[in-house]
Amino acid sequence: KKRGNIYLSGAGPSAWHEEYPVAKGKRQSPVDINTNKTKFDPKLAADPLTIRFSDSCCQSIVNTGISFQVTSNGAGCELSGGPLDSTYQFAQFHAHWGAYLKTTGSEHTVDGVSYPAELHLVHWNTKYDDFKDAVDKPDGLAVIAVFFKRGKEHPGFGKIQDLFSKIPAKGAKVNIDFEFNPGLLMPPDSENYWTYLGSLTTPPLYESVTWIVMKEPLEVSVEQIAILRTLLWETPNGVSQMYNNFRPPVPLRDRVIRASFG
Ligand SMILES: O=C(O)Cc1ccc(OCc2ccccc2)cc1
Ligand SMILES: [Zn+2]
Repeated sequence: KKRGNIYLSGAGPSAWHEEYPVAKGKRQSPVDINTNKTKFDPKLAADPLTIRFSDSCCQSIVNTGISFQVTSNGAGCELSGGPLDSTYQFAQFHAHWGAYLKTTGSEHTVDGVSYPAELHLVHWNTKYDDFKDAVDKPDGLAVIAVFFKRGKEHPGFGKIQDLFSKIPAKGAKVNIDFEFNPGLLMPPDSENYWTYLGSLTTPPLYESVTWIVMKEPLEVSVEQIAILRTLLWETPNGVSQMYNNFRPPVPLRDRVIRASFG
């Protein structure tokens, strides 16, 4: 059993290209969002992004060994419009975060600035049979990224965090037997976003993601950011607290990040 995890084994993200050459590809993620170089696209406002979530779509939460993951059957949870030419169905959400007393943690950055954590709501293109079929296609996935910032407590996210103690190790999974609408995790204003073509930010790093990065962060309490680190993962020195499970930004290459706002 390979000790450690993809962020801590070897040189971490900077070594992923050895096993996954696409790590140095033309549409990798995350990236820095340089707001001086984004381009307002009125078409994004003309055909607004439609985000639909339901109360009954979140079924279970699992410790994936690199994050928590709330898995959904996607019932009533669909994404369309904006940059998307198809209907995408919600599959799961997870997050990435940093270390105690550090300012890093998010994957995308804005003008070089990190947030303490970043939530990813993963959707797959229903033109394909299922998630597994979609996951490696150029238009296969759409991921909504929501930055977390320290502020007032977010009771909704707290309900999910209350389950962390039940999934102490990689592979541990429990059912979610209460209603949880992932729409609770959208920032107050979800009209303003950036979008660009990118990839999974974890191996196998498939270049299959249309990223939709919300401009407005979601407020959670400083304690809630700390609770993320109470999840556990394997390290070369044994089981310890999970943190710094983020890939730093990679070169934008020949891409323009579009904005839905002027
Ligand atoms: O990069 C992100 O955080 C979005 C993301 C999207 C999908 C994803 O799936 C992992 C996966 C890859 C291949 C097969 C099964 C599952 C992993 C991450
Ligand atoms: Zn992610």
